[in-house]
Amino acid sequence: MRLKIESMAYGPDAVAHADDGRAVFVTGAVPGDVVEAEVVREEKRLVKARVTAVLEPSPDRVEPRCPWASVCGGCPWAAMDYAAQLAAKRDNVVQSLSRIGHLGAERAEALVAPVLAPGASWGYRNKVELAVERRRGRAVVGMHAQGDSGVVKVDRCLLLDADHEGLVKAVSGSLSYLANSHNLNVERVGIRASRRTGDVEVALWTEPSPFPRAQAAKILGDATGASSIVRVMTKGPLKARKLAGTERLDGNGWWQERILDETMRVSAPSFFQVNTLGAEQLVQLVLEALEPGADDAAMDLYSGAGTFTLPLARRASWVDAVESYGPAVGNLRHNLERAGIDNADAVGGDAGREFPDEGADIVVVDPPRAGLAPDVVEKLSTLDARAIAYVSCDPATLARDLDRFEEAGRFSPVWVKPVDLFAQTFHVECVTLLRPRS
Ligand SMILES: C[S@@+](CC[C@H](N)C(=O)[O-])C[C@H]1O[C@@H](n2cnc3c(N)ncnc32)[C@H](O)[C@@H]1O
Repeated sequence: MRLKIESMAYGPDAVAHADDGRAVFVTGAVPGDVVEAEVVREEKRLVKARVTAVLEPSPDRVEPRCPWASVCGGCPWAAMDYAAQLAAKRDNVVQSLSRIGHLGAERAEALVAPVLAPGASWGYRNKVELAVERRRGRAVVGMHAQGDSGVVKVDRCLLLDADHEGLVKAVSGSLSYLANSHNLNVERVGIRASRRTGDVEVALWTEPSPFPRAQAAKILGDATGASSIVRVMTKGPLKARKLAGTERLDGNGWWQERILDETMRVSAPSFFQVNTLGAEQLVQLVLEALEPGADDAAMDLYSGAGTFTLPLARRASWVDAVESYGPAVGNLRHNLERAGIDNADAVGGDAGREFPDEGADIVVVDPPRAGLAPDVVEKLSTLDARAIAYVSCDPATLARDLDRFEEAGRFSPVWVKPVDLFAQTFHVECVTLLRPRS
């Protein structure tokens, strides 16, 4: 079918409309393109299609910098000019707030700022994850292919900091070699690399089965010069994998990054923003939103290893931080102690169940993609706080939660500032300032 592409979905695909009015989600297209596309799947209300020929290229179509962009699933928006990516991300945030958040188009337009782009649109990541697949008895280590169709072998990932691009080849070569003589059972590999601290960590995610520890440490160590090589063991069904333990194979057993003036230690299974400059921008926006003062009590829910806890503790009188993931709580406690900060309490547990009783003047929340649990919105809505900074990585759940805040009747959004931490992809981070209704 011939299609004129209209916009980008909140996902890898572009959107057009078929002659019968159905939305068509098109892989490989850019808004403004006229394309010939073949149908991949048809449903009652939508069609999935794939570009077979670009008949008239959009002015926003570019040649992706990465030679694997058309097959690798890591950069689904790489054929789109970067300014157009930023505009499309803002549109997606506005649409979510308007439709899911029930704020209406006019209010959503007024709330959402242009997308901030801290740093370069390639080479911005401090972390990549490699997938592992067994093919005809051999281990293939690479990136997830487009449409989750297996693994693509790549020599480097251009999203990774340029000084560390070569790590991808070094790790995949080492693991393929090791897999010839050992049953590794490696499911995926995390590589974290910091230009600022020089730390490089290779984390092998495996089942808790017999493992050639010494050989893996030696071969990976020689090939990568990593400062830390660890094995993260998980068990249970694929979708609900549980951490069974982490073991140090060589080096430190942890990785460090510097954010603004703080050095953050992070263990392999703990969350840490993959874009260091982007994380700094988030901290600055949270501080701008909350304006912490020396007499303020602060709350940091979903605190991770302390990206917001440390800067808040430097400025406020007290911070209650809550984080449910054990390894991240350990990192947070270490980071606070190393920084000499004693005016923060790191509580391990669910943000709703461990919701601090004392209340707070200022609050930051940074939940995972699922957003805030309803009980957390309820509890926040009883607070006598002057500002809440909501850091979100999913515009849809952000919009849902803003709707819940509106319903609770105490806090309303004042501004929403999207930040691009994930160039070449559809993902977008947002910092939202909520204040009590006047
Ligand atoms: C998006 S990360 C943010 C971490 C941190 N603020 C940062 O910037 O690095 C979300 C964090 O919430 C934690 N988390 C997930 N569910 C939680 C819950 N129910 N209660 C508390 N923390 C939770 C995760 O382990 C993760 O560390």
